[in-house]
Parts: sequence; structure tokens; C-alpha cells
Amino acid sequence: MARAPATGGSGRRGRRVIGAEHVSEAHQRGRVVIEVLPGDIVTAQARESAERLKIRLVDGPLEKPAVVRTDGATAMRRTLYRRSPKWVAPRPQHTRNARRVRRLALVGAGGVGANIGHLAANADIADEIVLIDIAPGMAASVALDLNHASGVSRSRSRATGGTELSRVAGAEVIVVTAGRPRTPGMTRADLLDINRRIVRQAGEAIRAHAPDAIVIVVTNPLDEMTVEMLQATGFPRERVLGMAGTLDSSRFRNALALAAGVPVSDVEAITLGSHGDEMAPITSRARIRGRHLDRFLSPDQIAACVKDAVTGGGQVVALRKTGSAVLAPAHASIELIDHIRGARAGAVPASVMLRGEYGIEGVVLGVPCHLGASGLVEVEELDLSEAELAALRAAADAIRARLGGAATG
Ligand SMILES: NC(=O)c1ccc[n+]([C@@H]2O[C@H](COP(=O)([O-])OP(=O)(O)OC[C@H]3O[C@@H](n4cnc5c(N)ncnc54)[C@H](O)[C@@H]3O)[C@@H](O)[C@H]2O)c1
Ligand SMILES: O=C(O)C[C@H](O)C(=O)O
Repeated sequence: MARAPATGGSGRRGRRVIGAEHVSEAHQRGRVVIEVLPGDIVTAQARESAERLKIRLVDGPLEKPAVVRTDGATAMRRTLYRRSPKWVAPRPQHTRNARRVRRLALVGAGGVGANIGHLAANADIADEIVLIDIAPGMAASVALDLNHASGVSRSRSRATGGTELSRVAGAEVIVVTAGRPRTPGMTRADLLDINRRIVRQAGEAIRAHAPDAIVIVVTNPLDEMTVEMLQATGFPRERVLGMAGTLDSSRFRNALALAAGVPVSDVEAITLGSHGDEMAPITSRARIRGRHLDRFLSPDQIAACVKDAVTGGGQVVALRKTGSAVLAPAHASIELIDHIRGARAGAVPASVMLRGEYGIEGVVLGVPCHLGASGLVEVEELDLSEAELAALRAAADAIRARLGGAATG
């Protein structure tokens, strides 16, 4: 957001004259909003330029970013930022307490599964990576390929692969990507009947062979398949998580960064709700360089970013034609594993069975979660706007309807 220089004044804030030159300077800096404080004078030329350059003159003072409790290191970085005009993005919340996963099992070694294996091996986060795929030779070939790369990557992870679901035995964390991806013209919900059977079969094998595992479901339709996995394994909600919010949030951040012309590390934003048309990108809590979105983006631009996040998966499907996104989903799955193994701290969006949080009961929905070695530690209840809360409730109703009442856990 742009500020014009003050004139006059003795002790009190001086009156400012906002002229065309301030508007054009704001435009050059990529600003879309100029704050007009009580007593400021805006010249007619400034108004004309603002209209022409699509810069909004907004009556201020605008709401200041909420004060948040913070640790010493972050407070120090913020102090440094205040002293320097250059924004320094807070570092991602990596911790020093990361554990290696002893045995990571990937059920489904297609596009997403193989890429999760690749990222996990390259980051050397697991002793053993076990790939399982119904297609003969598929999992074994990916495992061999990953091991061949270790001479370059120097990863200590060892990969094995096969077709038998019993290979999940002894896994600490299991990621399930088995199932059909959609193709152009399909919604994720169209995969419900075909993938339900596959996820049920995987869940029954996990219950039999890896009764203590934490399961991350990726197969679509995500929220419904997470319900299916809960039912098939009989596991508590703490150990069955759906991956989608980390992917949708990444897409939302990317869209905001592109629109505002800033690096994506300067953007904080999450999406909640379903992994479908009822997705809820949370604009009220999104920040660019620590500021509300309207300091950088017009309402139309914000709406376009929201749409981009909601339609991101479909955009990839339309281009790819034979399947859906694989790279960003693999990164987003690793983000959940990193939270489980203590490599990252803080809340992360994941789909879990709700028990009254956000006023919603008995349905799986994407919400901010604290994760740890035993899976879900706590659902964080953020202060959301009325519209955002309504969007979460609408998403819950839509999932219940699609499951025909079977969503209750
Ligand atoms: N939650 C998300 O954000 C997200 C993101 C991307 C993809 N997905 C979903 O993940 C799933 C996989 O996507 P993909 O691109 O990897 O598809 P893919 O077709 O490349 O891979 C799926 C694999 O599952 C295997 N498979 C099928 N039935 C199986 C069974 N019973 N046991 C073991 N393996 C089995 C197939 O042989 C195939 O190799 C799809 O349902 C897709 O919609 C979800
Ligand atoms: O869009 C899809 O069908 C796959 C996945 O859910 C995604 O969002 O990329």
C-alpha cells in the first residue's frame, strides 16, 4: 500500500496532499491501493490517474495486522525488518528434532506414489521405502530406479517394491495413492465408486499387517476416501489423515505471489474445507509480507487467486489429458510426513474426522492440524470470518451428501 508525504503539522500528523505523482509512483511500485487518511486532500488529477491505473483510494486508517505471540528468534527477525526497508520473509518452521522414518510404505507407485518415493529418497528421510502397486513390475521398477539414483544422491534410503499389500507390514507411515486419477470432463467425485473399492482393500490390508501405522490418504475424492480408510482400518482419527490442504494451499500461495509480483516465500495463506468445488481458501488470514491481501491486490485479483486455487487440479488435468498432477501433490504429501516426523512445526492443513471443531461433527474435512509422532495431536480452531465458517459447513454438507450419510465416524 502506498503513503503520500505529510505536509505541515506541528506534533500532530500533517495534512497530506495526494497528487497524480503519488499515484504514478504507487503504480510503478506495483501497488493497487492508496490509503487516504481523514484530512488528506486528493487532487482531481490524482483521482483521474487512480481510475486510469486501476488503483483504489481507500479511506483509512486500514486495519493493522493482528499482533501475534511469537518466539524470540522471530521477534528478532521482525525487529531487523523494521530497521531495514527490505522485507525478510520468516524462515519456514523447520525444527532440529527431525526423526527419520524407519519404514515408509507407499501403496500405489504411479505418478504421485513414485514421486513421493523420489522426494523421500532424495531428502533421505526414511531408512526403508516400500513401494506396492497392483500393476506387475511397477513398484519393483520404481524401487530399482530409486536405488540406482543413490550412487549420485548418496541417500541412505533403501527402496523395495512388489505387488503384495502385505508388504506394508511394520511401516510407521503409509501413503495411499492407489486408484484411478481423473481425466478431462471428470470431477474428483466421479472417482468415488471406482476408488472406494481400492481404498477399502488397502485399508483392510493395513489393519491386518500394520495396525500401528499412521495412514496418509491421497486417492481421490480425498475427503470421501479418508472416511473410507477410517472405516476399513478401524483406526482412531489421529492415525488417518487426508492430504489435500497442503497442495491447495501451495497453489493458493503461488497464485497470490504471481498476482502481487512477490516471491512465494513472502506469502502466507491456507485453504481449508473439501478438496473439491467446496474448497475454502482463507483470505481473511492470508498475508503478503505480513500485510492483509488488500494492501497488494484488488478484490478482483484476490477473487482470481481463489479461483486459481480451486481450479488448479483441473487445469493440470485439462493440459495433461491422461491423468492429473503428480509433482506438487508429492511435495504436499512430504510436507505432512515432515510434520509427523518432527521436521516441521506449527499447524498444517490436513483432512481429518471432525469432532465438533468449527461446529462440525462426524465428517472428514480439511482443517489446520498439529501433527506429531502419533499422527494428529490437535485441530487448531482459527478465528474465521462468517463467510469462511459458512463455506466449511457447506463443504461438510456436500461431503455428507456424496457419501449418502455414510460420512459419520
Ligand atoms: N489428494 C490430492 O491432493 C491428490 C493429488 C493428486 C492425485 N490424487 C489422486 O491420487 C490417485 C493417484 O494418482 P496418480 O496420478 O498417482 O495415478 P496413477 O494412475 O499414476 O497411479 C495410481 C496407481 O495405483 C495403482 N493401483 C490401482 N489399484 C491398486 C491396488 N488395488 N493396489 C495397489 N495399487 C493399485 C495403479 O496400478 C497405478 O500405478 C488418484 O486417485 C488421484 O486422483 C490426489
Ligand atoms: O485434480 C485432480 O484430480 C488431482 C488432484 O486432486 C489435484 O488437485 O491435483
